[in-house]
Amino acid sequence: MLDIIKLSGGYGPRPILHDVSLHVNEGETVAILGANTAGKTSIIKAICGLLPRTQGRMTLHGQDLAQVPAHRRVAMGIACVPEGRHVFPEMSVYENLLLGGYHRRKSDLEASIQRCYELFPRLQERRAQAAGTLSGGEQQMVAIGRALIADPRLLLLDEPSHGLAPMMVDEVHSAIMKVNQEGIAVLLIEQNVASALKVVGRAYVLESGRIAMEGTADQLESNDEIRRTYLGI
Ligand SMILES: Nc1ncnc2c1ncn2[C@@H]1O[C@H](COP(=O)(O)OP(=O)(O)OP(=O)(O)O)[C@@H](O)[C@H]1O
Repeated sequence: MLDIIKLSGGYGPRPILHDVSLHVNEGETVAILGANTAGKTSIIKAICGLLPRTQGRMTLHGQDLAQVPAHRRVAMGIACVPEGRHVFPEMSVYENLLLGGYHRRKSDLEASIQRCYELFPRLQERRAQAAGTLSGGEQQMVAIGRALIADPRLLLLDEPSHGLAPMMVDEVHSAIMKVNQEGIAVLLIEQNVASALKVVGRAYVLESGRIAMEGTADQLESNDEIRRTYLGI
């Protein structure tokens, strides 16, 4: 579904990403793993059309994304849950969710919001509450819910477990698996390698803006270098 071939780019003349090639198949769950500043968020930004400089080829369902602006990529089926959640604190949970569907027909939105409440019943209980007053984990649910209201085929998640208590991490990861069971492909960025490998089928390891390794979750979990460097085993 998503094909990235030899993507290089960054924010100025000095590239951050170097010849990154990766793909996500329809309905797959894939992770990009790597240390701080490896360039994981920059890949997500490139996919969303928000990385200022890019070279290489990127296609979604075979369609070249080079000339497609960020807002049209959402309509094509790419939705992003950004690092740090970025909910609108003074707006209610319901209003935050609605924002995710700005490009959709009003008549389709209520059904999507109901689906989101089924996934996160706590959001239904708190639908009228200002999003800024929710716990970190609940705000993460709003951010994921808002992306789902866009009705994506590919969901990009940038460190959804960052700063959450372990129980919340499990809840967010099980929600990601449920989303995937509905047929939505997931590209997940995580620093928590051990828990990410429990959620995804495949992963890429990014080092200094280059893909250093790739494989199935099982292959990576049993790789000595991964165990030493990322799993501390
Ligand atoms: N807006 C920006 N302008 C200039 N440089 C940037 C910008 N955003 C990120 N960078 C640089 O790009 C490099 C990669 O950052 P990126 O956020 O993609 O890494 P990351 O792997 O997601 O890191 P982290 O896990 O810390 O979020 C870093 O050296 C960072 O300083």
